[in-house]
Amino acid sequence: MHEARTLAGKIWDQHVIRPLGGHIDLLAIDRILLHERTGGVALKSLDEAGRRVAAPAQVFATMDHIVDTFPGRTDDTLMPTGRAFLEATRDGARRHGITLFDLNDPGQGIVHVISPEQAIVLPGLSLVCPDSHTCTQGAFGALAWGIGSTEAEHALATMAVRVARPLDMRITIDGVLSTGIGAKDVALHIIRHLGSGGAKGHIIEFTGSAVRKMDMEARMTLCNMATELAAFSAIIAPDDTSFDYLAGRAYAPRGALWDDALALWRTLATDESATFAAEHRFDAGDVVPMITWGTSPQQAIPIDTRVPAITALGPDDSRTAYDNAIAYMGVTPGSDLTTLAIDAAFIGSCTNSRISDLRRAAALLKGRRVAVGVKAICVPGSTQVKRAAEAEGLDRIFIDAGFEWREAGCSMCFFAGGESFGARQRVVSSTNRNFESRQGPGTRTHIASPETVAASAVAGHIADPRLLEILP
Ligand SMILES: CC(C)[C@H](C(=O)O)[C@@H](O)C(=O)O
Ligand code: SF4
Repeated sequence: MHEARTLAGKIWDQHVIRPLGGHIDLLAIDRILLHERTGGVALKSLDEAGRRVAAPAQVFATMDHIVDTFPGRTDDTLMPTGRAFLEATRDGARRHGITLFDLNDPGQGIVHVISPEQAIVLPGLSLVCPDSHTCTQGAFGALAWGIGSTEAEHALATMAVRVARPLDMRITIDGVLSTGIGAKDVALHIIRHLGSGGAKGHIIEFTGSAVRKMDMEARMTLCNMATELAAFSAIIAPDDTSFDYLAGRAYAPRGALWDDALALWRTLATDESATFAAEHRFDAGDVVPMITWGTSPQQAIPIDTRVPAITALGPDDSRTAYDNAIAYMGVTPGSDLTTLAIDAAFIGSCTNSRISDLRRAAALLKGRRVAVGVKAICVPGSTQVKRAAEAEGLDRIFIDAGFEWREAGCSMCFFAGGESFGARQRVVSSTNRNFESRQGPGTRTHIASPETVAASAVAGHIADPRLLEILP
């Protein structure tokens, strides 16, 4: 009789080439994803070391981080040295025979958005990318995690990485989400409770009836935010929702191969008696629209409550971190965030830029206008998402409401040395990080769901999307 194991543990064991002592294993890698910010660097140093990419058919690259998102974009970037990253990635991809989704390729987009939409990630695979939100792809039951550029160079040359085995954590979310509450709110609710270091060294398996009910896009949003808990990664056992999503996509197996894959994928689950190093439970019914008031994702509150006083510090908050966050964000302890006027609204990023995110925001924006003085931007996560949105008229809804409608990419999720919202500008953003200057020097970021971003854009102040009907 085998010892009961977790899903992550099983996939891990299947990929061990050799234990290296301690908790370190040499793991076989099935897919490597690259983007021009870190991938270009890895390819360049690989060349300088005279090494070759071992399995180019299993490596995919895209342009997302530095490429600009203005309509009619070219290789020119707002970041002064940006073009060199694009060129290094393009040259490296060509030299090594790697599939590249370049600027005008219909497959281009944010790396964690395009991989699932083309079924590059599949259940049971190991996948790495030199990017911290690679855990997004664990939503498909893959072992997917972020690595550094140097490790990526090694992975490209060997299809293997040395990695310390993470501990297992299970987060069970049962119950039913209220209308208008989504995976982003759930993620912020969890981070608020566990703290931004709450899953350090762990791979989180998300499970429970609320997770099973989520579509793949919501599951990706949930897994994406595991980085903000400092997790090694996140994973969700694949089920019919996952298989239906993957079927027929560009790199999904076909015919008899699909049937074989499916039979294997159906075995990918945690054994009933497996144990986890840590366990947490949440009730979906407790989740309301969440928004961050500070400079860490754990500094999140239900939108209908007040900025906490110093006496209500979160798990990883020090007095200094609290004071700095209050000062940087220009908020007052005990105040109601929904009284704060905003300067900008941003919908995009690997957290919330998929078609369902855009649909939910558009449903609130339809027939409404962004408040005067608010700069509102929507950046689809991929060219495919953008085209799908245009085919169903979502672009018109965004544009008619006063949003800019951009090309796909990371855009203002982070400040790539070019476009910025400006110092002390208050932004409600569907992204995942809110540390100081994340969206540009001095910019104040409030993270929330796409619905909350849309409602706030219309109201001109931070707004609870449940109350949109009664706003002036
Ligand atoms: C630039 C890249 C390495 C970085 C990451 O790893 O996460 C970026 O995607 C981010 O979100 O900060
Ligand atoms: S969208 Fe933002 S968080 Fe996601 S990969 Fe790009 S920069 Fe990182």
